[in-house]
Amino acid sequence: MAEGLHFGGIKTTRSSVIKNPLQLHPPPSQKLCFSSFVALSIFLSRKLRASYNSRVSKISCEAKKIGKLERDETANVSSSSYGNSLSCVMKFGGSSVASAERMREVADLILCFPNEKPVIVLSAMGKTTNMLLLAGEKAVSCGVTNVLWIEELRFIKDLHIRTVNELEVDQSTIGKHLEDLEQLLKGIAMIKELTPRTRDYLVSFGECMSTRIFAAYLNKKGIKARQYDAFEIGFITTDDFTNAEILDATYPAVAKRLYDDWTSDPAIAVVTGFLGKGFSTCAVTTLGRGGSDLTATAIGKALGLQEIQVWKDVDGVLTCDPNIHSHAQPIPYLSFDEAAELAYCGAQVLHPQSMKPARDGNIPVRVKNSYNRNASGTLITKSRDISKAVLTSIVLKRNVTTLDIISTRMLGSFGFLSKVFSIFADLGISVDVVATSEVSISLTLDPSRIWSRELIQQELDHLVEELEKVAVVTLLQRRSIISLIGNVQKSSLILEKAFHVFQNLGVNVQMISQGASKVNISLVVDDNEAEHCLRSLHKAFFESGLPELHVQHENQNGSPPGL
Ligand SMILES: Nc1ncnc2c1ncn2[C@@H]1O[C@H](COP(=O)(O)OP(=O)(O)O)[C@@H](O)[C@H]1O
Ligand SMILES: N[C@@H](CC(=O)OP(=O)(O)O)C(=O)O
Repeated sequence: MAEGLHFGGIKTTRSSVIKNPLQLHPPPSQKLCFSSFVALSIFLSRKLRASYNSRVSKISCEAKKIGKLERDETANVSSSSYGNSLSCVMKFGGSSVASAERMREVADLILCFPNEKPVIVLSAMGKTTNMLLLAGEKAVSCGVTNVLWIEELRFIKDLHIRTVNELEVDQSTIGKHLEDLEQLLKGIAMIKELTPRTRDYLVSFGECMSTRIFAAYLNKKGIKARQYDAFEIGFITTDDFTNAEILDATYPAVAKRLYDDWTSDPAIAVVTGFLGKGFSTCAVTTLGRGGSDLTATAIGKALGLQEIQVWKDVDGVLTCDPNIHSHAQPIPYLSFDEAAELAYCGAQVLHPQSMKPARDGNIPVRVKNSYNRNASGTLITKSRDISKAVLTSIVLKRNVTTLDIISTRMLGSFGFLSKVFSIFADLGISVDVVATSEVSISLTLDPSRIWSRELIQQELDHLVEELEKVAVVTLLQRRSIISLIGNVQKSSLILEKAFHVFQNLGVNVQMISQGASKVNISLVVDDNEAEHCLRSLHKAFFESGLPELHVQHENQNGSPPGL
């Protein structure tokens, strides 16, 4: 069974649960609205304590009303003074701001657009987030007295102090943060524990420092800039530490704060990417690895800006991961659906949820290379003409676990499927690719909603134990999902070509699934064959002179957009 070929649809479980809607902590700029909201909520909770569900629906209704009022206000805002001058958001990832030299170049790049006053979103410098996580893990077991010797802490301090010195900005810009970081690591060493909540607070130092340094540098150059911590300006999220979701109240709050500040004292906003504030805990949360892309699109939507620019270290979204195959080529145009699918399938280049605000606000996203400004990049819009396109991109997700679950026929087919998925829901485990028949299911487990957390063995054992109550279960590890993103209307052509490649390589495809999104076909192969497969597939689809990638995107007037 495990080696068989399964056909099916893709199912993903990505949901957020609002745990305590009565404890919404307002951003400062919304005190009036939210205090009435909270008062109303408390009143409701007393009156309706017996009925939790009805309480939740009334509160969300009230929140929508508040949101609407604020939205109307911001609608005027973005079409008037604010919108005229602030037309885009520019996000620079860690690779773009990895050093003082890079920060100088980014500042110059911003100055290349003298008519724009962009909102800037920054990630932490270079690999700072990874370093902070490693430092935290080491602190758990190294003992308080050894914290100062943690290599990663020393690296982070050196990098930031060197950057401040080279840019000739005041050391006090980040002095307090470096002290607090040291104290935090000592605290972790003392309690010998690193909870997800502390982890989020720990990594927040990266973005808090990069934005402070950059804003100080812009000011030093005579460009008036103002630094913002996203968690202080209304980025309200669920309390799912390490992978929080942005709540709707964020959009009016952020728009109001940035707008109010801009009108009273215009300055370029430099906002921390990746961070938010949990709505019931009020603690710092993070949006999942790579979450600064999402911060940027959320700001774009909040302010109704004309364009969202995401500046990376590659010439746009590419036909495959350039680290696996050096012949990866930039994709000139993508739809939001294609880009979202690509990200969900594991392409590191974009945060999986970052397309949603852009799609909701219908704001084009441009992916550009801060190391090669003249490259056209990738323009992501609502729709593009894919009638002549076949394949857009190939994405690889490694180290995946697959499960074959065959009913013991204790339950009918309907009962079987619902029982299996309720087990996953109860254990909070996300499912990625699914192929089903009446009495069997093959699926891959998404090892993480965030990319860093592996499903630990204990969790897997427990899952299998529960499933074995209704089924025979075979667990297979070290598998890879190869996702073919493209025009699924041409699935026969894609599959014919792909299977020709697999046959030539002598590779056995273990599962195949076509997503409901109509832009993705996923194939499961052994981990150790996956990279070779990807390279061969890329050669077959993209390196044999096929013209499909260069199909022009058409805007609503039918004319291609200017780049
Ligand atoms: N399909 C792809 N297209 C472009 N880049 C990709 C793709 N798949 C993986 N990558 C990797 O993603 C990196 C860019 O994403 P990321 O590291 O998040 O950038 P940044 O930190 O600048 O925001 C590239 O350097 C590249 O190695
Ligand atoms: N610094 C965070 C957030 C982020 O978006 O980073 P980057 O833009 O460098 O991928 C991370 O490393 O996950």
